[in-house]
Amino acid sequence: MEQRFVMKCGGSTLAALPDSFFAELRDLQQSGVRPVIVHGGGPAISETLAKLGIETEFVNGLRKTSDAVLDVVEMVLAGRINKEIVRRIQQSGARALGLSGVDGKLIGARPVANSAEIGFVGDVTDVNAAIVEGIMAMGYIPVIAPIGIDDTGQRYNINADTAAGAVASHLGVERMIVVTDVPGILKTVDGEQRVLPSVTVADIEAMIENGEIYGGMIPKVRAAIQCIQGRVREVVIVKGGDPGVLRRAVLEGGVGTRIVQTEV
Ligand SMILES: Nc1ncnc2c1ncn2[C@@H]1O[C@H](COP(=O)(O)OP(=O)(O)O)[C@@H](O)[C@H]1O
Ligand SMILES: CC(=O)N[C@@H](CCC(=O)OP(=O)(O)O)C(=O)O
Repeated sequence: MEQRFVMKCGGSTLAALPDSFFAELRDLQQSGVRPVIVHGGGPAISETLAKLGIETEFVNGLRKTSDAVLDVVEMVLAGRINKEIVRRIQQSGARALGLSGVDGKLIGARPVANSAEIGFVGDVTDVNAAIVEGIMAMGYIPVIAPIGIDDTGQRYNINADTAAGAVASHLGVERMIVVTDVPGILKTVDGEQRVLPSVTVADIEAMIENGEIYGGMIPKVRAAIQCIQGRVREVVIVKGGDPGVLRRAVLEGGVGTRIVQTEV
């Protein structure tokens, strides 16, 4: 079976991704690997909200999303950021097609449990895998903005790590690659900060408990745990700007932090 992977590109690193990153993506696609991209854009959303004078606040890593904030989230993610990624992929010589989870009801969503407190933030209920597979079959790289929709037509802001994990699970891809601004999960050992080559679910739970994993890393590892409890074999967290990182993560290994069911 052909190799497919979902790649989550975090807003922390998008602007800094070099052309060589997109060239690697193109080369992988030309070698027969099928990538699917789900992207974030948290910093760009915050920047636009600030310009518009709309206050923004995070509760446990999720943005409080009023109707006014939701308009900006959709404008920035499904508009500016999504098209920027599509353009960069196209400039590399590969083909890309951008859409948000609203298009074709690609990402079904429902309000999160604490929606009374944080507003229109969604959990994923369903992913229309046939659309993603159809786009790949046409030779395009799907580029997905993490907005969800329910049966009434209500939109939801979905954390990009959560959305990427759900897309990976529903497609049943072999691997999810999380591209961010750190070279993996870091841990201080003997006073020195190191990248952990691999971690299990038990390691992660312990590191969240003792505060070694915090902030933006928490939704990544939570999404990873959900994924590997299904058909996804491994999740790899890598830094976007490092040369050769994508090729190594997909084809060779030995880069970033691998999150696996049990230590191998
Ligand atoms: N143990 C850890 N190892 C590495 N990074 C961590 C860890 N715990 C928390 N972090 C934080 O997670 C951040 C990545 O998450 P985030 O800023 O949300 O990125 P993105 O925009 O790519 O989703 C890192 O920059 C770092 O500050
Ligand atoms: C509910 C929620 O918090 N949604 C995120 C969606 C973007 C995102 O997750 O972007 P990064 O991957 O760059 O963090 C937000 O509004 O910022």
